[in-house]
Amino acid sequence: MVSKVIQYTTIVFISTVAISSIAYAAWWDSKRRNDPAFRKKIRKEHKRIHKHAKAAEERAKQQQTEDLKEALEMIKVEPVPPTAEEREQYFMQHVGVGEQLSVQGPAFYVPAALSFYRALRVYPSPVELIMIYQKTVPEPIFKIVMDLTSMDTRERAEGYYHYFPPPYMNVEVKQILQLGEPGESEKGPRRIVLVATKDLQPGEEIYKEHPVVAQLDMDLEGTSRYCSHCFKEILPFQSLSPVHDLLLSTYCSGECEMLASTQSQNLLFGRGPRVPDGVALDQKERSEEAEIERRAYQQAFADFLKASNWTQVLLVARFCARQVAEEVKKLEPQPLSLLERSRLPEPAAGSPNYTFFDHVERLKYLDIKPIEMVMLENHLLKDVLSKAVDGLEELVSLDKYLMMKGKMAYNAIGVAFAGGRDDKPEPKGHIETWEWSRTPYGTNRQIGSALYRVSSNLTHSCSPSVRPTFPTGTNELHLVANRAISKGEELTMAYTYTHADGDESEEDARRRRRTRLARGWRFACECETCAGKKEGLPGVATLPQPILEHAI
Ligand SMILES: C[S@@+](CC[C@H](N)C(=O)[O-])C[C@H]1O[C@@H](n2cnc3c(N)ncnc32)[C@H](O)[C@@H]1O
Repeated sequence: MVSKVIQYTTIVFISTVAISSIAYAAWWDSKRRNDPAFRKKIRKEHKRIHKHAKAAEERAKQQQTEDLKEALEMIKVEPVPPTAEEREQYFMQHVGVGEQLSVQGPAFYVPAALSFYRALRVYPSPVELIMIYQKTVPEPIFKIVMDLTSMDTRERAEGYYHYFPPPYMNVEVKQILQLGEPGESEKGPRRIVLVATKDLQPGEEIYKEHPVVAQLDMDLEGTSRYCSHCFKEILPFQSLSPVHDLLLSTYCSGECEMLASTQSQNLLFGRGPRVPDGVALDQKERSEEAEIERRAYQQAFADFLKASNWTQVLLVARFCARQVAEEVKKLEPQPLSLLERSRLPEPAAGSPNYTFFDHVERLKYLDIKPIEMVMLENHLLKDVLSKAVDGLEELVSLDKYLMMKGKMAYNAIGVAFAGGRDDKPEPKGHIETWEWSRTPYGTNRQIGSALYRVSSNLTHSCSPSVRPTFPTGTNELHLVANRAISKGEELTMAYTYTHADGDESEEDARRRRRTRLARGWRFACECETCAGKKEGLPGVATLPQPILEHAI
């Protein structure tokens, strides 16, 4: 009986609901078709719901980003195990935890991704591991790992100028609008400049810095006159010449010899172990024939350098080798104290640990054409690197090589003591293949050239406010104020010899230095002295060299 009543009431209820639903649907459909105001209201309502849903989604996304940022900060301060063995254990442990969490459902995706990210931090080839993750880790978790990676990369890139140059150097990097460019606007091309962070007196030393890489001019390399590492003048009978060095480099002290060897010389021209003993490298043992082959390629490279007298290819080679030394250091069971000291001081306490490449990444570069000679030097360098460690030639694939060489050509500064030397041989070959470095004394008076992290940002002026000096008789650069400089003022150096020589008129000197600037660095000078005198030279930086010569 009870069930019959229920049945009956249920039927009545269902029919009532069904009838009213049908009636409502019919009314709604007719309104929708015939009443434009009603249609508008529905559309508005739809939009409102959509907007709310989107805002909720955005909020959830933002919250996740905030949470990830916080987690990333925490992970970054977690110590990385010091030895290779401990790092391997740490890696295995976190991959294991990540795998376990990833099968527990969406609530565990973030902690799973954090574990995979921890493992990624200590893996020697992160790119390779990311490719493995892509194939094996569930997609939403992989996406979070990638978000963490790009967050870290972005923070390092954007935070760079926050930490660098460090405050004790009394300068900061600013970006200013480039003048004279077509379409000049707030969004136009920008020029990077160095600006004083305090008032400076004439003659005041603003900062000093060691080079990232340095190279003696080739006519001095192997002559025992200057130290191949620090450029110090060597007293007679005091030079150290390593026996197996194919470039015949010489040093002023055992320390310079050791630093040069660990930073680049051994990898490029020596016959010591390719990486220090005790560093486990996943490479097959080298046979004696392989070592003989390695020496033959080193010899070919050294012969080419001596015959060409060029140094920029060596600056690139040394830069690559320093990157290798830096990576090797991470794999060292116990970091060698000398290697430790061979690192440049880092910007400031608490800053991310910037690599050599971070410092060079932001520098502008000249467009180097892959002409025959450039292809040849690239091949010779590739051979030397690949015979040292398999796969190292990737560091100088043609694109990367052209960019790195362009950076050296644009930014290297000439090192000259007390006004420079008179005995530098005339460069050989066509003028277009000559190498230029930035120095107020002229490239023809330098003893070598070097790439500096901060000074690379100095722009040129024909009446410069600062000058690079080398008062310690080494390639340590000390920047000195030529005149009083106010806080906030842009610092400028002369990239070339600016004064009138002998019976040269002021106008001839002006044309000479503008030609030099256009040839060496491919720009038309916009400094105060030149302002208003660059008639008929718009877009000069894009013209090919012969036209450039004619135009100026
Ligand atoms: C070696 S970079 C110096 C770093 C440079 N400040 C930057 O923007 O990256 C040289 C480049 O800076 C610009 N530059 C330097 N001095 C200049 C000047 N006096 N007039 C116009 N452009 C200049 C040119 O674009 C030149 O190619």
